[in-house]
Amino acid sequence: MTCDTESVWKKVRHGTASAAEARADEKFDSVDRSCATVNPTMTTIIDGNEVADQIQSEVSTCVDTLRDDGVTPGLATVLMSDDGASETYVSMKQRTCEELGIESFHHEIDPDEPAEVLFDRIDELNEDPAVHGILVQMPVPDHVEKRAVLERIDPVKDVDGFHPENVGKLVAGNARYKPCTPHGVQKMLAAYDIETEGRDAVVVGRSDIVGKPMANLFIQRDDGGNATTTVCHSRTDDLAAKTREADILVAAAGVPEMIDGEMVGEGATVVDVGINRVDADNEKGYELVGDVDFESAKEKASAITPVPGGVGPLTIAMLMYNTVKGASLQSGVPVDLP
Ligand SMILES: NC(=O)C1=CN([C@@H]2O[C@H](COP(=O)(O)OP(=O)(O)OC[C@H]3O[C@@H](n4cnc5c(N)ncnc54)[C@H](OP(=O)(O)O)[C@@H]3O)[C@@H](O)[C@H]2O)C=CC1
Ligand SMILES: Nc1nc(=O)c2c([nH]1)NC[C@@H]1CN(c3ccc(C(=O)N[C@@H](CCC(=O)O)C(=O)O)cc3)C=[N+]21
Repeated sequence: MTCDTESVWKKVRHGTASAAEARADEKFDSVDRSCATVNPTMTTIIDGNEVADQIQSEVSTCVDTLRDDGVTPGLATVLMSDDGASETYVSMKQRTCEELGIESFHHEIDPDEPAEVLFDRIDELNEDPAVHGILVQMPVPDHVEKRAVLERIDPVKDVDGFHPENVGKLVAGNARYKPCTPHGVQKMLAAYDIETEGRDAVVVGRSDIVGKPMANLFIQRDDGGNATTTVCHSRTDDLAAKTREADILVAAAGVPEMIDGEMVGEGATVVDVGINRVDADNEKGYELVGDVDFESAKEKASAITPVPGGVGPLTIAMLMYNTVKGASLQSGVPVDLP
């Protein structure tokens, strides 16, 4: 079956028409709404692993450039937690480092130790010339002040981009390290030719690591920015009314499957940042679900990211990207990052 909607929604995906324009399109109203339900394949399922692989292969070329000049990029990860999910993420980061030829230095600190032990370790890593990037896995224990941890890291080695100096540079439009998850979302949209300029972006969540930097990137006068951006949170009144208006909807609330099809406008791009472990009757005893109810949202969306295999792999790819950028900045050896 051929479907005229394809061309309309392709325009939406590529940003040459907004979802509202497509909805108003006469052809869509008369022919294609039925088409949309009959032909669910028109929704693009964004493949985060594929985009991450592409970025990592480009980052790997930059690693070779640095190594040719005698510089081996190094990333230090610090884990002060017994949480299983955190352990998984940190080991994924180490594995990707290995694949790309980035040296990884892993440090574990007992979560019962006083904050000073972590601060001392950060001080050592700040001084270590083999370490170009430092990542302290969040969350840290309650007795350790998160803000103090972020401020302790040398901003030039802060590959998460969470230090206030780096936040300031990002907001000012002069980013040093773009935070990995929102930067990954930008790269993912670009890879699928999904335009942000002039479109309505709605971000659900205002955390320092995802929601706020995502909104900041969307409003920059830059590629991947120039979107009109709304930031929602737990005090937002009538959330569904806001999310339905989105051309690009980013869910980062940490609430399993809270965004369902009813909250998604026809033709929107839905980016699910959420990674939630929920109990399941399988070997692991849990499964991963996003903040989006994938099945119902997919019926409305023109493009959607899955969990797993969506934003997560991009977060790791952009951490590698920032580590290589750090190695280049600290060594003075130029690299051609994508
Ligand atoms: N894919 C990836 O690479 C990554 C995934 N994540 C995942 O993304 C999710 C969000 O993480 P993070 O930003 O650190 O989470 P936080 O818990 O720090 O922030 C959650 C945000 O969502 C808002 N929120 C919570 N409940 C609701 C609700 N019912 N309606 C509207 N807004 C709500 C909160 O509002 P308020 O401020 O008012 O409390 C807060 O701003 C988690 O599932 C996390 O695991 C995180 C990092 C990377
Ligand atoms: N300082 C700091 N920086 C972070 O970037 C940071 C952090 N702390 N704390 C926790 C969150 C979470 N996070 C993820 C990264 C990759 C996946 C990822 O690759 N997920 C895979 C699946 C993983 C699995 O199987 O469990 C996927 O979505 O396909 C998920 C989550 C980084 N975070």
